[in-house]
Amino acid sequence: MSSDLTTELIGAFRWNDPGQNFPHLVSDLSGWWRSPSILHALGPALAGMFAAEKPTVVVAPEVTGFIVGPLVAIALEVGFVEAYKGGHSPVAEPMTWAQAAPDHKGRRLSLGVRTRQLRPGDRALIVDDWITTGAQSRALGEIVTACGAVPVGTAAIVAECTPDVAAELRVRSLLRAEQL
Ligand SMILES: O=P(O)(O)OC[C@H]1O[C@H](OP(=O)(O)OP(=O)(O)O)[C@H](O)[C@@H]1O
Ligand SMILES: Nc1ncnc2[nH]cnc12
Repeated sequence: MSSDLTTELIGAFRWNDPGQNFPHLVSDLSGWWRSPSILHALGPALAGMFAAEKPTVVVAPEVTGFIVGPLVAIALEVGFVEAYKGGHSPVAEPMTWAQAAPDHKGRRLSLGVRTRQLRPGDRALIVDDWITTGAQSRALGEIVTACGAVPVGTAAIVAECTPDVAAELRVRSLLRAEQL
């Protein structure tokens, strides 16, 4: 990745204090989406880390994955499949679901993808903004496999996971959380 993009990502990122006895700072990624040069460079930078694996589709979870995933899909010249988090209005067609382990907020989310959008033989690149426990990415890998497709790895802007999780999920990232 170009050092320009690293520098821009670090400069446009904020840790915010929500106050009201909230116990920790929260990440504010809005500066990344507001920057034309970051928005322009992100897709090619993330796609470039996995181009050799020849993905045929990008899968990413709501809600921030719906920003980052299509940028990567455009750069790879492949399509995009959205993964929904359960608990809101049902999607009115057959879905493949997986329950995630507790994530970075302690939630056990159900993640679901429209089954017809992942095909046997697809090589699916999972894309997300940030990987901490890896729970959501792992659940997406299970869905991809259940649909007969192959997960080729996880491309993230920020990795905050252990080396074991990074190896298991084949996480490649532009930044480590310690840089922010
Ligand atoms: O590695 P994990 O512990 O699974 O955490 C990573 C996930 O958490 C965030 O989503 P979150 O639902 O918190 O926020 P968002 O809906 O704003 O994307 C992030 O976008 C990843 O999807
Ligand atoms: N957006 C995010 N996703 C996952 N883990 C985080 N830790 C801090 N911000 C995060």
